[in-house]
Amino acid sequence: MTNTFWRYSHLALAVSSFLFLILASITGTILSLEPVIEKVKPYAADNLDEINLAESIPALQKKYPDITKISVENGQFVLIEGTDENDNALKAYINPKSGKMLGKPGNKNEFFQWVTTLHRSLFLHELGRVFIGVTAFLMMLIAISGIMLIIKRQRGIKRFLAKIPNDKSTQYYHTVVGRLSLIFLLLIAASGTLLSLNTLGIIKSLKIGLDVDFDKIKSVPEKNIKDFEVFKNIHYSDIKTIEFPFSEDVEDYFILTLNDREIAVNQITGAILAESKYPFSVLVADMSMKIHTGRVSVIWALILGISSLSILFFIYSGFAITLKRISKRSKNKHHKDDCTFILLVGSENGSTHRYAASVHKLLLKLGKKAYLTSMNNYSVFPNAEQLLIFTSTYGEGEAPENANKFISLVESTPQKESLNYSVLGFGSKFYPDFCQFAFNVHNLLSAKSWAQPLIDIHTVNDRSPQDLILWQESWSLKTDIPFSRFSSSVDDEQKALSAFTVKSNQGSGDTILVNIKGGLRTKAKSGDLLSIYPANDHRERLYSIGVVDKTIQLSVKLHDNGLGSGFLNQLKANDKFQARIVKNEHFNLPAKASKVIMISNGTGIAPFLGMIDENKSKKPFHLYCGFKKSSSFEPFTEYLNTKLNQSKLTNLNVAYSREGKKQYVSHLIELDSELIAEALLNKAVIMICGSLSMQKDILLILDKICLKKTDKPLSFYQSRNQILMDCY
Ligand SMILES: Cc1cc2nc3c(=O)[nH]c(=O)nc-3n(C[C@H](O)[C@H](O)[C@H](O)COP(=O)(O)O)c2cc1C
Repeated sequence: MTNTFWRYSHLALAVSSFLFLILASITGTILSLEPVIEKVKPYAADNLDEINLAESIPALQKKYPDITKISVENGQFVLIEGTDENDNALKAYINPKSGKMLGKPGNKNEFFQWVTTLHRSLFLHELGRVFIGVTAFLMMLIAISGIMLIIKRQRGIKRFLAKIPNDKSTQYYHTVVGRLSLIFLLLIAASGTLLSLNTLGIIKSLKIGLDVDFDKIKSVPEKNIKDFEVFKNIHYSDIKTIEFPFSEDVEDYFILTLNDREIAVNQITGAILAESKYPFSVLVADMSMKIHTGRVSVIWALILGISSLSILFFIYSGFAITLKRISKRSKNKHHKDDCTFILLVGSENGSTHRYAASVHKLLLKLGKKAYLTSMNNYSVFPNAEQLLIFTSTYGEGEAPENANKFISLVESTPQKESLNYSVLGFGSKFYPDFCQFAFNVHNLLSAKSWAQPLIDIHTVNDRSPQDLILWQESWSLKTDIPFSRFSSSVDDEQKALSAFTVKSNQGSGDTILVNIKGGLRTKAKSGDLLSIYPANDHRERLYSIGVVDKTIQLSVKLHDNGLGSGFLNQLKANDKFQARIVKNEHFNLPAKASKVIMISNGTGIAPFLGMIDENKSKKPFHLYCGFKKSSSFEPFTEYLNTKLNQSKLTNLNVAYSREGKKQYVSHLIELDSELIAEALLNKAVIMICGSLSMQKDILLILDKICLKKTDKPLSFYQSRNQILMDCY
């Protein structure tokens, strides 16, 4: 059954019973103290499981000649009744071994009696018992649905106690405390339900009386009580009551009410005259009573008390989680049909929604027509120019609840006009399917002719502000919409620039290769980004870099009137300019990959040049790159041939789109589909760098290869960091 089913059941049950649950929780907690308080009373007898009747009864009879009854209360108090040596009525707690009197029973504590009645029947007699019975039953269902939710969340019963990442959210504490107490709460609720069914007479648990055959009662061989075999084997811990024979007549006998049966014992011979085992229903009712009242032990009573108290925490935190979920339903200022920016959110617990809402607010503040809604409300957006998708991932790489119909909706409802999209995935690397649903969405849209990626998919691990900043910067760059100080959760880093010196700057066709060096403190890795502000204003431009021999290499395509490329193009050797390195850890060379397959087009080759040089251990590195013409590839030929000779590069495949076979790099991938599939199965990493349109083609082909040859979708590998992308 789905998460949604369990979640709604859990919530509906809690809502329908929370007032009674609050009452049951408070009274239950108070009542759990009763056995604890009793335990500290001085008349509790110890080691009842070591004292048998054969040794105890003769000693007691010596001290108290006329005993009528002995009862063991709550498994710890031995109450003797009869008359004492002065013919006075005797009713006292004793030590059953020595016979020493420990105390006299007093009146029951009135407060506990009052709370007990409130707990059992709300002072409403039969009707109250029904209410309490129903509450106990609902609590049982709440506990079961809670356990199911935890099993789903933990991906299986075996991982029930596995670590949960602490994001300090109310949900985290709700789940963690739940894990500790749900089993106990289930026991409390189930035993309470059974007790209610019993008291309401719905379950009948009748004891069958003793059937003594008086004709067969014998008075020989006469034995001393200390030699009664049956008494030797019965300890006080097994006993509820012992009724003593009324007279010395052989037809009067001992009646022992034990935990699991009743027996009649001949007072002269010690023979068992009759035995009646309790039916299962009586044993269950008895066990329920022990479990529910905590009378079995003080530790159990304390566990019950703490568990009862935790119900209050669950009610508080459960409603806080629900309110948070409800509060994320924001109102829109504009109708969806009028909006150019459509923000679609997949969020289960609200954090993704809060971020999307702050982007929405920013867009509205800037006078943009923006519309924010759940991914499940996807429809045709006639005026949309941009689809911004913010989504978390749940389950085993699945959609959050308000996005679970998105994929089928997109399949059935194409947009009428072409639009740009960008996907920002929220997730946690704690889970094996990191942001898998976001990757699914990105791949799905990549395959739609009406959807063009505006920027590459970005992911946010554990709400990392750095990850958010990376997305913001990329998105701002493409839209010219500044993200200044719009969200309290995101620090606007002080962007400290430092000086870089140009070592060389060569042009080849529409591409320039710029080699630069930073200061001593510059730390850069291939795959990181170089950020420049060409006009000394807010406009930032980012370039993927390769690092060879501590020299930073930029490969930049020249655009007519391009702000960044124009600026870099006019730089000459020894010129200095201000820039900064932006860490791009998700696109650095993965240290553990068994094999690396690099796919690029145009200037996307830049980071790979550095990574190939980094391949000191000569792992299999395959490079697939696409260029328009052989002249565009020319500047890299010599370098790559050297790396082939040094075995730092295993294999080089180049496609030219305007020459020879007129191939794209995607064709080369299609041709090597066998190698690609095998590599992925063997935990290789595929890195893609270049244009977003190339990425779109490659993702389609890779998805086909993965499904056909590995039986898994591409997103399976994406979420396991086997597909790394940095496209623009
Ligand atoms: C039960 C559960 C399952 C999750 N499963 C995944 C997962 O498979 N992959 C992932 O990247 N993150 C997973 N996460 C992490 C969430 O996606 C992440 O915390 C996200 O920021 C939550 O966003 P939200 O508050 O908008 O729902 C899971 C979190 C929970 C509580």
